[in-house]
Amino acid sequence: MKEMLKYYKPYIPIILLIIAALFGQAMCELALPGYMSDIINFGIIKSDMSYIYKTGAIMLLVALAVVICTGLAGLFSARVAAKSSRDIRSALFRRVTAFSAAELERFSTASLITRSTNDVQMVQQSTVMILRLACFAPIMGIGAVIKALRTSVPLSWTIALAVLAILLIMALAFFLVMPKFKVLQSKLDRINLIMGERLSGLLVVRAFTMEPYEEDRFDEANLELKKINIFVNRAMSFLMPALMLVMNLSSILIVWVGSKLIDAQNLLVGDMLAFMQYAMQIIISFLFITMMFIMIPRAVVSGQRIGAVLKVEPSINDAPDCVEADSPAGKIEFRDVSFAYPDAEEKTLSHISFTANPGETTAIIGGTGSGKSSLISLIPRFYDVTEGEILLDGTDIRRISQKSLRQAIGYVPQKGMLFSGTIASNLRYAKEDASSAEMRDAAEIAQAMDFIREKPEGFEEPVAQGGTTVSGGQKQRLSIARALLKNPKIYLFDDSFSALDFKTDAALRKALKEKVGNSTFIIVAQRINTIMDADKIIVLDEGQIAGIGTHSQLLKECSVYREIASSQLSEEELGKGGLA
Ligand SMILES: Nc1ncnc2c1ncn2[C@@H]1O[C@H](COP(=O)(O)OP(=O)(O)OP(=O)(O)O)[C@@H](O)[C@H]1O
Repeated sequence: MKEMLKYYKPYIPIILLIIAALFGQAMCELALPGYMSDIINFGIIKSDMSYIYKTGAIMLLVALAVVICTGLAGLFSARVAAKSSRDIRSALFRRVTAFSAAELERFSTASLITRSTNDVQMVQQSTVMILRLACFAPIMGIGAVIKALRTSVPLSWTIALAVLAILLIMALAFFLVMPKFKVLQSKLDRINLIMGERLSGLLVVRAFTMEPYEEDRFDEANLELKKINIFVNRAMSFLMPALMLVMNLSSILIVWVGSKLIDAQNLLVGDMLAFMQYAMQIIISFLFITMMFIMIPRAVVSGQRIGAVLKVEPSINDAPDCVEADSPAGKIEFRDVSFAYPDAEEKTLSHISFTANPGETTAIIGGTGSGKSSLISLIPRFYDVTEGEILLDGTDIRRISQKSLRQAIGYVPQKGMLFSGTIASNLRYAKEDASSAEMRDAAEIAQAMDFIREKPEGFEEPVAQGGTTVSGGQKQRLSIARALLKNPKIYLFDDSFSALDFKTDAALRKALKEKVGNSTFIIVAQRINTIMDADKIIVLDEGQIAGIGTHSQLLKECSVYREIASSQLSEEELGKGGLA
């Protein structure tokens, strides 16, 4: 909760204003029954019209003050709640964006979305309530008790009785409903999870005609949420009538006891009516206080869920003495690198050592799951090495600022990722102020210009969320063009040519060599054709290096490579490589 409280600090002056307004509201409300009692006792009973007018006018002014104070308190508390929620949402977004892959895996995406939306909204609603009631209810409650006791001591037991009844009812509601609030939020997580997963995998669901199964799964989660919601709402809808009953019964009790006191000339009629209003004010204050006891734990549940995210420090940070990698040459060196995913028992990569030089292409090949993508993801520090070190121009990348390290890298992920917008907006993701000529050049090298030209709107062609309106190969080419626009020193291609036909693959590699040939290229590939011209090929097998060399060297010396090659190349091609 401490994480959350700091978001309210900037608003302390406004909170103080709210407290002042609420104090004014409570004082004015407490004064009203006294004036009413005076009007009855000294105006109506004594038929003194000028007293009635005078006191009535004062009452009107006091009532006006109540309206002003209530309005101000409402306005300010809504402002504080909305602004603090905005700050919390921004902090959540910033924190989640700074998370490394390891932290992201700890929270599900669905849960992060619920926490940033529903939980923040919950906290916002509770903030308004708490800001308004936490001050107002105690001031009004204590003030009304003092005033009621001053008006009539013999009647005071009726209030005690009513308060006791209210506390009992609220305690019952508290114990019945509270545990459900926690479950409610986690059920919402589940709904978001199923919804998100199904929507992104809709085509697979359809292809396997699993709609009924998915509907059942969703219905199950939905039904659970409905059950809890109904339970909570039932309990809450029972609460209001029960409380109204207590209030009405206590009014009757006051009239009954009060009339006997009036009869015995121990109480004035006006005082009895004023007492009744004080009793209502006391009961309402207790009602507010107990309502807060219900609201606060609910807000605490949401606050804790938000705090749990804010509390997590990203595991990959800039070292305090980090240096900037300004205009690096681009030499990447792995020195005895081993890597295990967080919480994984076994290492994914063991004792990897190699150097990737500028102006050279270093290719990584190996069977599925051999650790190729893991290896490449260590270079931009998506994960940190577990043992050993990776050097950029001789400096450990953990000592280079993440920004300048990533600035030096053009990363093209295995799954081309585009954002909603246009082709141009996606390319400019790499360089905000890229000119049309620069974009054309990059698209030309990435072999994307042909299909962009065919689009009715060219670079301004809309791209749907996730790039669903372009083909897999086009997505890969646009991802490559995006990386090219950045003009980095190091290119990391994680199986980025897999969706390209052989001709485009070859043309792209040729253009890359011609235009940006002095950069460092690290290419992960499944296809031998893509990498057989590479200056250095690293063969990975179960996270270990099975061989390093050129195509022809590896054909002779590395059995794993030979196996991959012979499954993909013809005898003639193998012969050319020097095997036959
Ligand atoms: N985020 C992760 N957490 C835990 N283990 C992972 C994670 N990502 C990958 N792995 C495991 O690490 C191993 C290597 O995976 P990696 O994706 O690097 O292989 P790859 O050689 O790129 O495979 P492919 O060619 O199929 O893409 C696999 O056994 C995989 O299950």
